[in-house]
Amino acid sequence: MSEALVCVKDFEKHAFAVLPRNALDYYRSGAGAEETLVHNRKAFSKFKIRPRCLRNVAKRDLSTTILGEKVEIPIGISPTAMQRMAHPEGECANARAAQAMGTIFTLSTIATSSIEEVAQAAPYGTKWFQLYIYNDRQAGFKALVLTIDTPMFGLRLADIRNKFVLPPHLRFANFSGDKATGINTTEKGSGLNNYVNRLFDQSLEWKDIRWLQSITKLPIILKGILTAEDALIGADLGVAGILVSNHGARQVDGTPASIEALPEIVKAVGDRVEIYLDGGVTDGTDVFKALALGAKMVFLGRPALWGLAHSGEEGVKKILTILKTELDYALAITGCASIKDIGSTMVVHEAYYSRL
Ligand SMILES: Cc1cc2nc3c(=O)[nH]c(=O)nc-3n(C[C@H](O)[C@H](O)[C@H](O)COP(=O)(O)O)c2cc1C
Ligand SMILES: CCCCCCC(=O)C(=O)O
Repeated sequence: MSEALVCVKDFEKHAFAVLPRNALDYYRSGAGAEETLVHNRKAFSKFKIRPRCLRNVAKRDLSTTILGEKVEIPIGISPTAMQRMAHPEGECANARAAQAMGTIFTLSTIATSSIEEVAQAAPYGTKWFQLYIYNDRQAGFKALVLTIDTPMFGLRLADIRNKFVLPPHLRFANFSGDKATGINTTEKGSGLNNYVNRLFDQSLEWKDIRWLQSITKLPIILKGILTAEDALIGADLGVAGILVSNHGARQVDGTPASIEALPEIVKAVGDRVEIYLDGGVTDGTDVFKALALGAKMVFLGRPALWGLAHSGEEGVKKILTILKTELDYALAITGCASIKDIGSTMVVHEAYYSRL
């Protein structure tokens, strides 16, 4: 592929052309018939931007504050498992890119690089650790992102067809024994479903958030909330943040797009906890819309993997730079000099215009 890659879609196309089938299908796919996967992206276009004019945008600032810490852009990296299938430096390259861009990197529990390797690769960047709780309850990052939408692994048909196994030179770097290599199963179907459904704790309940709070002083972010009801329970428990997410449409097909779920959650708890969003973000205008609807920051799953597959750290930096530039254009042209100028009336559902 020789022509210049200038948007996230270009990097996606490149990744589709170069990644081996087992890895590409794992990264790409959503649950079931993948209706929500398509919808996650399409739903952004149901929201329209109402630009304002003549508001002096000569100097612009894309930085914001997350959990009390400055980040240069409101676009971070969501946890995605097994990044060394995309590039030999996997999570380390991704974390270095986030550090270089002044933003947050979230390391998955199911990483193919260890916590120590990532800490060493990006010592100055803000790093969060995503937590899956195993059924035997095991565990220098700044926050814990507890994923609460995965009592079981979603039915991802391509992985089942492929009988997914982790390439034999890779392992889950934060584990030993069967938990590190138990994915290389010869059982029928997807090794992913077999692994998760055997080892993840399906008995987790809200009371377990109290348990987690009792064993860590780190702020806790709940990842995978799609309803006001769950957001309220989380806020009442005193969590620091809520990541509105349908897990990249990978858990159960038929959920709303993350951007559709965002407004009810902001309405329910927006002044009590920080709210973030991931799912389908591929353009700076998506970031703008999510921020106007009440998210403090957005996170990227697949787009960072497409960057990694292209050229490791450089590729992820390119992805983040593209989105940063697109957001900067959106800010300038809508009359916003900074993130806090993105007002809640600047984005409306398209129904607003059919009512006129
Ligand atoms: C390949 C892949 C692996 C993922 N692994 C994890 C994981 O280990 N932990 C987790 O909480 N979420 C995981 N997710 C979900 C992402 O954190 C995120 O919610 C989702 O990818 C956002 O959607 P996007 O890919 O459209 O940006 C994964 C997603 C993908 C695509
Ligand atoms: C073999 C373990 C897979 C863990 C789950 C990773 C994940 O969340 C995903 O969406 O895939």
